Order: sequence, then C-alpha cells, then structure tokens
Amino acid sequence: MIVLFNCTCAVPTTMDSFHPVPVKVNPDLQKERDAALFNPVELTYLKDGGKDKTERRRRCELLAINDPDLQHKDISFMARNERYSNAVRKAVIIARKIKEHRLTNMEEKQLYISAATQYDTYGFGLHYGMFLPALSAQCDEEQRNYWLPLAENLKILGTYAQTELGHGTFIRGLETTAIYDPKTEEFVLHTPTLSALKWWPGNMGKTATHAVVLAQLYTNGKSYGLHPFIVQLRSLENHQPLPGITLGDIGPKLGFHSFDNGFLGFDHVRIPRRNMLMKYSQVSPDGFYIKPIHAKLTYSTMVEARVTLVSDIAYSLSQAVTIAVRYSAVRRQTEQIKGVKEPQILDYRTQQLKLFPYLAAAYAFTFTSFVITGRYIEVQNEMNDGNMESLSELHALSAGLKAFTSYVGNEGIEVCRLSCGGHGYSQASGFPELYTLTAPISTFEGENTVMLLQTARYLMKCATTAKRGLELPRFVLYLSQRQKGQCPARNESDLLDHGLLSDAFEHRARRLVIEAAQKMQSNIGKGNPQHVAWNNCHMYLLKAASAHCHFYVVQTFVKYINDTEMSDAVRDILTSLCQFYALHGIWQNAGDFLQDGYMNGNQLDMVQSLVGKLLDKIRINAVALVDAFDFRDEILCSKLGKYDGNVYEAMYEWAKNSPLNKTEVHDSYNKYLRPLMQSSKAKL
Ligand SMILES: CCCCCCCCCCCCCCCC(=O)SCCNC(=O)CCNC(=O)[C@H](O)C(C)(C)COP(=O)(O)OP(=O)(O)OC[C@H]1O[C@@H](n2cnc3c(N)ncnc32)[C@H](O)[C@@H]1OP(=O)(O)O
Ligand SMILES: Cc1cc2nc3c(=O)[nH]c(=O)nc-3n(C[C@H](O)[C@H](O)[C@H](O)COP(=O)(O)OP(=O)(O)OC[C@H]3O[C@@H](n4cnc5c(N)ncnc54)[C@H](O)[C@@H]3O)c2cc1C
Repeated sequence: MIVLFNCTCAVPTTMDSFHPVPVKVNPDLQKERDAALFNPVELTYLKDGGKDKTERRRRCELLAINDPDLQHKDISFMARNERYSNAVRKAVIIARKIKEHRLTNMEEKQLYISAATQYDTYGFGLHYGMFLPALSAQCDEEQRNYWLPLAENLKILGTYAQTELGHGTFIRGLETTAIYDPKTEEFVLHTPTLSALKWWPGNMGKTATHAVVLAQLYTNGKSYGLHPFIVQLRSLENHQPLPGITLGDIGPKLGFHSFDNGFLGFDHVRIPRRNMLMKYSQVSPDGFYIKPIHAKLTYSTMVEARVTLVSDIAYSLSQAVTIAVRYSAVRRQTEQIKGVKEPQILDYRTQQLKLFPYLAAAYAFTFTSFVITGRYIEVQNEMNDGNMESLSELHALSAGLKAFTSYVGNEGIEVCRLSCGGHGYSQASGFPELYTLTAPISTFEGENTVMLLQTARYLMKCATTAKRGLELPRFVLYLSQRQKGQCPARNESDLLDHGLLSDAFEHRARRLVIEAAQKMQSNIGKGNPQHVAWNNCHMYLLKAASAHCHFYVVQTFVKYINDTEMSDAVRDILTSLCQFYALHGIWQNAGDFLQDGYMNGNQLDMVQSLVGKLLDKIRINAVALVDAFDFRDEILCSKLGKYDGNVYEAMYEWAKNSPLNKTEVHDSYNKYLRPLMQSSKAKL
C-alpha cells in the first residue's frame, strides 16, 4: 500500500506561523503555546537573519513540500534497494526543479534540497557536498572552465575518493599511487594492495561517473605526497566501469541506507597530465614538480566540509529537541495524587534535566555556526588573495568545533530518543533516521578524537608563542592573558552575570591548555621522543582542546546576545538559556572548576541551585523555544513531534501502513506456524 506524506498544501498557513492551521490542537500543547512569555516567530526571524530571510526559507521549503512529484511512501517501509532507487529518482527531480524554480543562490538550493530529501540522504550529496567544492578549490582557471560547467550541469556526477580500506585518518599513509609518465604525459593510477582500495566514498558504489581521487604523486622517481586528481570511473554511454577500474557498493551500514558508499580499485589506469588538479601544485609536461605555497592546501576541501558540519549538527539537534519537547508536553504518565490527571512528563525535573541542556546547546551551536561560517568566508577571501596566514587557525577551529559539537549532538539526539520512552524507539518517532544520519559526523571528515588532537596541537604551539610574549590570533588571545585568581561570585545573582560565566570558561580553558603544555614539556624533559610524549599526554591534550571549544561556544553565545538587536522578551529568554548552558556546563564539569581552587564548594552549590531555578524559566517557554526552530511536520518527519500534538492518532495511522499489515494472515502462518501448531496439538 502506498502512503503519501500528509500533503497539507491545501490548508492555509497564517502569516506568522509556517504551519497549516490544524483542525484540532492537543490542548496540552495549546496551553504551552498560550503560556509562553515571548513570541516564537521573533526568535525564528532572528535565527534566520531577518523576517525576509525566514519568508524566503519558507517559500523554498514549501516549493519542495507541496510538490506531488517529490511525494512517496515512508522510507521506513522501504528495503535498501528501493531506498537507493528512490533517492536517485528524487535527486534527479530535485535537479530539474531547482532549474524550473530558478533557484540560483546556493543557500536557496540547500534549503530546497533539505526540504525535498526530508530525513533521507540526498542522492547527489557527495557531488554537491564534496566533489564540486573540491573542484572549485583545487582546479586552476583553465580546469575550472572545463570541469565546473560539466559538474554544475550534472553532465558528470562526482564523489570524493580519499579514504582507503587501510587508512582513513592517517592520510599521509594512503597507498594509491599516481606515477607520472612524461613519455605519454599521463599519470598512471594504481591500487598496489588490498588495503589501498578506496573504501567509503559516498555515491561511489553505483552513482558517480567521476571522482576526485587523492593519490601519492610520483614524478621523476621522487614521491611528493598526496595530491588530487580527477578520474572518470564509468562510461558516460552505459555507466559500465571503465577498463582497469573496479567499483562496487560496500554493503549495508548502521544508517545511510539510501547511500551507495563504495569501493574503488585502479589497475594501472592512465589519465591525462591535466587531470591533476593544479591550482596549488603542478607537474610540467617534462615531469618537473612545482610545490604549493602551503603544504596542507590539498586538505582544504575537508576544512570547508567541517565548517558545514557544525551547522548540520545544530540543525539535527534542533530537530531532536523539537520532537522530544513537544512529545513531553502531550505525554502524561504516573498519577501523583489519586484521581488527579497524571502530569505532563515535561513537568518532571529529570525530564527537564535531560532535554533543556540540549535545547540550550541547539541554540548555542546555531549561533556558533554563524560565527565559524563567517570566519571561513573571511579566511577564504584572504587565501584567494594569496595570504595563507590564517589557514592553520581555521583548521584548528573547524576541526575542534566539528568534534565538540558532534559529540554533544550525537549524545543529545540519543538522550532525546530515550526521553520519549518506548515510542522513541519506533521509526515513527523520527529518531532512528535522525540518529543514524547524524552519528557518522563524529567519524567522517576526521574522526573526532583525532580532530580534537589537531586542535590541541595548535593550542600547544599557541601556548609556547604566548610564553614568548609574541602575538596570537584573536580566538586564542586569551592564552596570553594572566590567570585571574579566584571566581569572584559571592551570591547567585553574581553567577548569572554573562561576563563572569564566560570568564570562568576562559579560566578553565587557559588552565587546561597550559597544564597540557607543561605535561608535554616534562614528558619531553624526561627524554621521551615527541610522539611518545604526545601519546603519554593524550588525556590532557584532549581535555584542553575540548575546554577550548566549550569556552568558544559559551563566549559566542554571550557575544551574540550582547551584539544582536532583539525584543526584551526574546532577550530575556535567550539570556536564561545562555545562563543555563554555561551553568549546566560548570555543574557537569565541576571537577575542572574546583581542581585549582578557581571555584569553591559554596559556589558550586549556588551553581547547582541556579540550574534548578532556571529549569522553571525554560519550562514555561520550552514549547515556544522549539516552535521557533520552525520545522514543518513534513521536514521533521516525526509522529511524536507533530505541530498539532495529535500523537496517538498519528502513530496508529502510521502503524496501519506497515507492510506486515497488508494481509490479516501472513504467509509465514501457512508455511511455518500452522504445521508447528498442528503437530503440537497432536502431541497434547
Ligand atoms: C547543495 C549542497 C547540498 C549538500 C549536501 C551535503 C550532503 C553531504 C553528505 C556528506 C556525506 C559525508 C561525507 C564524508 C566525506 C569524508 O569523510 S572525506 C574523508 C575525510 N577524511 C579526513 O577527514 C581525514 C582526517 N585526517 C586528516 O585530516 C589528516 O590526516 C590529519 C589528521 C589532519 C593529519 O595530517 P598530517 O598530514 O599527518 O599532518 P600532521 O603531521 O599531523 O601535521 C599537522 C599539520 O598540518 C596542519 N593541517 C592539518 N590539516 C590541515 C588542514 N585541513 N588545513 C590546514 N592545515 C592543516 C596542521 O595545522 C599542522 O600544522 P603544523 O602544526 O605542522 O604547523
Ligand atoms: C558514513 C560515512 C561516509 C563516509 N564518506 C566518505 C567519503 O565520501 N569519502 C571518503 O574519502 N571517506 C569517507 N568516509 C570515511 C571517513 O572519512 C573515515 O572513516 C574517517 O576519516 C575516520 O578514519 P578511519 O576510518 O581510518 O578511522 P581510524 O583512524 O581507524 O579510527 C579508529 C580509532 O583509532 C583512533 N585513532 C586513529 N588515529 C589516531 C591518532 N593519531 N591518535 C589517537 N587516536 C587515533 C580513533 O580515535 C578511533 O578511535 C566515510 C565514513 C563514513 C562512516
């Protein structure tokens, strides 16, 4: 039985609300909305960057939501083959519709794509997410003029083939070779071992015709390290793999079921010299190598992707808390006073303690994503002018924030699922797809521990620079400032001060960075080689990097509230949310704040008491805070998180469509159960 998503296009939407006016709203949810102390649409405008941007976003999303060509049965009821095929079908429709709707702006395209794909992966995700960015960043002008129009017009479909079976993290250890042959002016690509098979690249198994392949460059008998090459994988006539190329799908995964993550092997495959992407380094026809102005420019595609992932995590976490908070407002459980209605589960302190830290984090990460995206654009412009000075800083910032936010995001989505009890485990909740789509962010684009260690590496250098009294970039300037002694808070109201809270995180980050640097120094002092000392100090380094990122997020949240114009009511709730984010962070990491005597037991008591008090303030506004994220039901794809709160009706309707309910009596009854039961009967 085919079930279409509820197509609500015929139902009018009000000016302020994006949602169709529901026939009946769950009274508990309505009560929450009536009691809120601010207007959520104001916060929506703020988050989107203005009313006009909200309206533009809604228009883009509605174009996809209301399009009958993009409707299909729930992906939860599809097998993998069907899911892959459906994702490709939709990707093709999306490409056509983007042209028809004249969506030329990148942001609009992304909004449209994410509304059209709903909670599934996008069939051309790697093409747009990594292949095109890699071409844009690594091609010289002539190459751009040739390849970009082909890729932008989908005449070729691409992927980014870096990871191998044997190595993902340690990319200097990748084994695929590209050996230059000056006689024919070609590179010969080869997979010398099983472990050198490219493994994991998305859309490579069945979809891509081309790939940006990362391979070890050899010319004139010398190795020059990893470089990007564009390689045709499949025929443009019949999609068959080209001679010398082995391709396939790597099989089912935890999630990403619609994605054809693939493997790829080369058997002495020849490509023209100009298929090496030559913006930063070149090989001349006679095999002379010209090196790049910065050794790590080959890695720049990953920096862009890590920046984008911070926004993606903020978006997914916002979806998770929207589902869990709305459901917690309509779910009632456990009679407290005989004969009196059971309370909404949102009233339980434990439920609030599960959800509100992630609600606060969702806002904190959203604002952080604005800042890091802005910084990325600035550095990109500097790099386009040939100034590579800030590349290391951007790498450290993006690697650390991608790791810090995705750890919290993955954990938060799982906590939200658990907070919905049994129904959270149903595919109807939306959590299984949301979780499995977000979970690999901790692994791809750089495994999180490895990324935090990269941030730590940068911080260690900064600690040395600060010690020498030399200048540091803005975002680590605090490392050159002196520690401020003890936390000055005397009472609870002092502890609500944003400046004081930001100072506390600054103090913790500086102390942990300096401590890690000292541990490294003393380890090296004991005669350990650098890599042994580094390994011995991993626990300090990881903590330092994480504390640095935590401080960055708190500071960004505070600065956002201070620097942005907003109504008093919105400022009031964002202020409480920011205080809660910081105080809860102190409470959860109390040891770090107590360890050097920066805070004392009495101050910690006050922190804990304030966390409790702020729960009340957030409780009144919780539903409005998640409404402000402004997810339409068609995008949230959760029966628990529906805007109208009619959860039980929706779950029952959804369950009726389970393929197992197609017939009253399943085939397996006649095949297995009947013979078993009849023979058992005989024995009785
Ligand atoms: C319309 C649109 C729709 C879109 C819809 C999207 C849908 C989208 C679906 C997505 C689907 C998933 C897509 C997953 C795609 C993959 O996962 S692609 C594969 C990603 N792979 C990785 O991230 C590998 C991680 N590993 C690495 O990056 C490197 O090996 C490491 C860990 C950084 C180490 O590199 P290394 O060369 O060994 O460097 P090392 O000796 O440690 O030295 C570090 C030095 O390099 C510098 N460095 C390292 N990296 C960098 C860098 N990147 N930049 C600058 N400097 C750097 C450091 O600053 C440091 O400098 P110094 O301190 O020496 O001055
Ligand atoms: C869904 C998905 C999609 C992907 N898409 C692509 C793609 O499109 N293109 C592509 O090229 N790749 C892709 N990848 C691969 C991905 O980028 C790698 O898996 C990732 O970079 C991690 O590398 P790894 O698998 O080698 O992990 P490993 O490095 O083997 O990690 C295993 C463990 O070792 C630890 N470890 C490793 N090195 C260190 C160290 N130096 N110090 C301390 N601990 C360490 C890690 O912390 C981790 O705990 C994808 C992966 C997934 C899951």
